[in-house]
Amino acid sequence: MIDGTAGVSGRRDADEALLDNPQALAEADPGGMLRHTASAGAQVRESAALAAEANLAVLADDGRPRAVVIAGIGTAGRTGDVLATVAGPRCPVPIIGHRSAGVPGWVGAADVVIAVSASGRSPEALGAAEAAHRRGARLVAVGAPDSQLQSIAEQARAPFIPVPRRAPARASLWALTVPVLLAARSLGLVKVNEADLAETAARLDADADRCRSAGESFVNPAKSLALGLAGSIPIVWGSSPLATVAARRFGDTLSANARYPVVTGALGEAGRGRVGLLDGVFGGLAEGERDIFADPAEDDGEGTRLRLVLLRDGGLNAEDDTDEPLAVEERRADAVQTLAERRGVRCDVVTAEGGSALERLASLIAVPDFASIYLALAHGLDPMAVPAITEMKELSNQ
Ligand SMILES: O=P(O)(O)OC[C@H]1O[C@@H](O)[C@@H](O)[C@@H](O)[C@@H]1O
Repeated sequence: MIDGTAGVSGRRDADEALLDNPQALAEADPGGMLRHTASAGAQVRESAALAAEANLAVLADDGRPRAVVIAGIGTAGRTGDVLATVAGPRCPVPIIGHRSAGVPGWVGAADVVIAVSASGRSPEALGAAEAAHRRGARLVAVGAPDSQLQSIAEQARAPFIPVPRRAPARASLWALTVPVLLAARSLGLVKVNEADLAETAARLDADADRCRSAGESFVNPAKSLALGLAGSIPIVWGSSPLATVAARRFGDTLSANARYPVVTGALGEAGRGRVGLLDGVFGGLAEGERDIFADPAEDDGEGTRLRLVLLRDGGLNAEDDTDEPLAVEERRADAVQTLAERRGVRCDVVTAEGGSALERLASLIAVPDFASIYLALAHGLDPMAVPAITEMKELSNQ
């Protein structure tokens, strides 16, 4: 173990054996990030029940809004990306994520603002909720019960969906996302139905089971993904807009849990620029020089190389749910795999499964979520405690 600065200790090289020792894994995860992450399916069911108790139907009273703004930061902000992709390119109303305090200047009485904050106290969500109320926009708030966000929603007589707190916020993605989707459903903007929610929850349960700490690395997809990424610079590209939301989420969890630098994005966009990474010193150039007989224990870090994770949508979505023909997305995904292979850059592929957009998204998020935690644990890092985030809050007085 290295005792680093600022009270963080960890291991330079990932301890593979630790991942096959459930006892050691439990000790390395005192806050229970694995357990919190395994509650994703339960979060979907619980949030759907809590949303059913809130009076979301009032949202529809004033008809279809001009625009929907999802205000929040970090994981809360990601819920806006999920809504936008589940609503799809045919959504008649713009869905806009807003990640700073307040709301965009054009927001007014014709619009809906959904303010989201797991703690119920991020300045971004609170500022947006207050601004929405002041400007006469319809407001919905999602977050911790008995929080400042709840009081603002009450003052504004706006629906509030309480999301029980699970520290940290990134372990609450599903609890925060479902109320946002159901608020949008009340507005007639998404088609998510009860069966979609039930199937998504079941998918998350099944993936949590496949990724459980007792499952050995060779049968546990999250452990093998984590071990493949160990020591690399991950690049995570999504083959479709939906898969790109999952890619960005993996960027969040790899950074915050495992503290890995990571490049994420849409493959379509990457294909016109960032794909050049595969040719560089961390990509094809490094692989060309690699001595395949060298002892990996003597690797002094100079051999750091890229590892590509390709999240593929699998071409399962209905043709009218996409903004690009499925065949184009599929060809591009095949192409980048060929490119990686030609350069010796290793590539993991996760392919979406399931019928609805929400379930497919869940199938691309679940295994990577666990992988980020196993990667943290293999490096001796507590995936829950991130001193840098706490220090940022203290130093910037937030
Ligand atoms: O969801 P709330 O509580 O507003 O937090 C928003 C974000 O705040 C940051 O400081 C981190 O803690 C993130 O993990 C979190 O997603």
